Amino acid sequence: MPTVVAETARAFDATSDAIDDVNALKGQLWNSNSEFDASKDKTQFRQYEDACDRVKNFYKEQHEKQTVEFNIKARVDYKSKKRAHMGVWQAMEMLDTLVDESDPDTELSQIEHLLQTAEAMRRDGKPEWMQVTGLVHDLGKLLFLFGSEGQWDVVGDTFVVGCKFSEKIIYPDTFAANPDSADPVYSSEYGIYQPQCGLENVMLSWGHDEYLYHVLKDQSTLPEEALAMIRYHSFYPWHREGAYKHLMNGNDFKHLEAVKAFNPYDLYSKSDERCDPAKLRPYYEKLIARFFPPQLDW
Ligand SMILES: O[C@H]1[C@H](O)[C@@H](O)[C@H](O)[C@@H](O)[C@H]1O
Ligand SMILES: [Fe+2]
Ligand SMILES: [Fe+2]
Repeated sequence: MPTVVAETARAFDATSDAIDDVNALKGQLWNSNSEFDASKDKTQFRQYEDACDRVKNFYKEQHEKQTVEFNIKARVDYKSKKRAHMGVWQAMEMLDTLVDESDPDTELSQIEHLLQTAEAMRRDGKPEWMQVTGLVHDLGKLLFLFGSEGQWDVVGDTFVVGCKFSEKIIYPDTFAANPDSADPVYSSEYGIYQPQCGLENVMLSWGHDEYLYHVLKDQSTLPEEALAMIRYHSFYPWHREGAYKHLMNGNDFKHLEAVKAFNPYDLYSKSDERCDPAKLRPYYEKLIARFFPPQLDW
């Protein structure tokens, strides 16, 4: 073997040994960690008035910057770029470095949040397609590693842009600083939309939901309900607060049921016992193989 190749091969072996060591250590940590807050009841989640400055500052910035103009640009950018080519588990590992600034309820890594969501569904006997939807639902946060402007265009609750900002969105006063609030069309009840036009025809603020929906709609065999769960899971003003009825069509009422069924697993599993990715991986790799190709374009 030529020396350069032999050296590279040795370096590669050494690196993968080191990765195995780190994973083994992580496994021990996960096994020994039992400080989860099982006592947290449902009223203690999403307490935005009492949230820390990190969360408040996040939404202040997001609500100022998510304009129609930005949203059109983000969609053009999405279509004109190739970001990565990799499998689902690899994407989960890649996302693991992100700590979500918008989330008042967990500081766990994203891989753990994804596993907690899927595991809670599995415990309740939910179908495989739903478990795998829980497993991938936040992978859109990879946008943050693919050149987003910040976290404000990746995470957090979503809302409609192009018409009046709903009072049902958290921190509604912060929209005063969004230039669209001063636009006569964008600030009107229907804005650029028609009554009952259907949510698929409105622009939801750009972020991980919309991005992942576009990535998966042509690269998975997930059913329509699963794609709705992904696309609308952060749309709390709609699925929790009942806003935007005037833009919904018949299909959206069906989707609303699906998203409502998904939500408790996403939200309340945040206080569940921690998950060990290495232990759970074989089970989920099997599910992944049923619904996704080995590698996807992200
Ligand atoms: O802070 C969270 C987090 O970013 C979630 O991934 C998102 O789905 C929620 O809507 C949001 O409240
Ligand atoms: Fe999310
Ligand atoms: Fe989530």
